[in-house]
Amino acid sequence: MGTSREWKLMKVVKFGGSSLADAAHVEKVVQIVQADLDRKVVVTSAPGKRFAGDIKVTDLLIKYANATLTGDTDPKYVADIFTRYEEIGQGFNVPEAVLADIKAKLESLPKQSYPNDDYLMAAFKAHGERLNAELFAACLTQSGTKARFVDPKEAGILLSDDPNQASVLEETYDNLKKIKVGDEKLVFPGFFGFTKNGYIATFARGGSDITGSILARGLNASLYENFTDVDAIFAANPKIVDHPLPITKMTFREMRELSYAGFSVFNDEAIIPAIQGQVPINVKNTNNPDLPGTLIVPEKDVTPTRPVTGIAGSNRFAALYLHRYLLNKQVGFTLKILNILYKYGVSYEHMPSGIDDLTIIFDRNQLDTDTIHKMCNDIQKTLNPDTLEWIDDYAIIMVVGEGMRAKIGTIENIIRPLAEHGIAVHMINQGASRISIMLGTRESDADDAVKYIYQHFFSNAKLKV
Ligand SMILES: Nc1ncnc2c1ncn2[C@@H]1O[C@H](COP(=O)(O)OP(=O)(O)O)[C@@H](O)[C@H]1O
Ligand SMILES: N[C@@H](CC(=O)OP(=O)(O)O)C(=O)O
Repeated sequence: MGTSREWKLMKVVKFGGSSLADAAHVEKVVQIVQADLDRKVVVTSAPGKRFAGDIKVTDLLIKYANATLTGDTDPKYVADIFTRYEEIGQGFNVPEAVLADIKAKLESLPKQSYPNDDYLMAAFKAHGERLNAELFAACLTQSGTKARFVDPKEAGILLSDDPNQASVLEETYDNLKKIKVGDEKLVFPGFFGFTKNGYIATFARGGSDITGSILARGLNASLYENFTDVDAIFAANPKIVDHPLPITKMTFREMRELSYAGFSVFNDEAIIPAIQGQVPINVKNTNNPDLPGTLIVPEKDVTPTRPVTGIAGSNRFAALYLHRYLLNKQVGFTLKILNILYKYGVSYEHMPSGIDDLTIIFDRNQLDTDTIHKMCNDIQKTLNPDTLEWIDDYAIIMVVGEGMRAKIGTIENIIRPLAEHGIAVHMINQGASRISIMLGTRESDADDAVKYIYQHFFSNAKLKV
């Protein structure tokens, strides 16, 4: 409590929704913030799930936004959201006015004007973190620690004009330089910022991690602590593998590849500002804060001890397979495909190719059935491939490790356990990144593929059945 000694280093500390789900968790968070004077800047998510099957406040806000868009004015939407904040606020005896203000802000959301429905959705969602940051600042104050809520508008967190998938604009970092970190704790809401036109925009889901990373870079932090509900980042998702090995240290780029391919514990885009600022990240458990957690650092600070650091799997992909003889001789084939993707506003993730074959892998979240249909028709008409197959049932497995570069035969060791268990591999991609191998499998095989590869590289592991 208080500031009996001067703070030395500056740490940005982000707490995920699971760490702020109710008053009991918020109490732990207050203690964590108070336990280290260097924890100067706090980033909050919206209250998350309290138990399996619970609904995150962000999802309640999405329901509220959708109801508003259909003209449904049932007060239950506000009531369901407000009770989450009320329970936390009452646990800390925050002044009535703080809770009344939260309720008023929730009620006024439908009355504001928005340029379009997408911006309305962004503004509703962002209030999960905004209101939680205001409330958390009040909880800290009630607990005897000076704290101030910082509005991302005041801080100059500027985002692109993509209301629900925004990216940070470079000017943000100049704006953040002007922020003075003094005696009081600064509490920032995660997940959102403002466009140059002054409208709220959010990052993609899970984006509070990105805000923490932006602040860590912009405020020149010595460490970015990311508190969640697991003791460490594990070598495989603990929902797939029983008691996976914790990773004590890993590199920025290992984390980037693993979070991209399914390690949801840390948002995949969030690594980038931390790399740009060379700020190490420490993922820790709010419920076990004395454990060391996982440290994510520059390459030069890690000496790999094993070939594989982690194995991730994700089902969020779909693929388009094209076959045409003499594809290798066709000038402009890929260009024509890219033009069609551009026409439909679709980006692709990977494009592995063979002499007569091409597979294009997409993030399925950006595609609806109508777009897929039109895009495939266009490709068929324009390029006339011998085979065109849309594969909706597509998963990517990523096996990642800095240690792979020095080890011969890793591919064989990845493929063998899959072959032994009859799992078909549709694609292997090792080309560009020398620290990862990517495999394409059917969705239904993805979890098993992760398990068997894990078992092979981390022997004696118990497997969940
Ligand atoms: N390799 C992994 N190591 C640790 N956790 C993982 C991994 N892969 C997926 N997870 C999941 O990530 C969850 C934490 O992320 P998230 O739910 O976004 O937390 P928060 O609400 O704290 O932001 C864990 O509970 C775990 O189920
Ligand atoms: N609350 C937002 C943003 C976020 O980052 O949340 P969390 O830290 O709980 O993953 C979401 O649910 O997407």
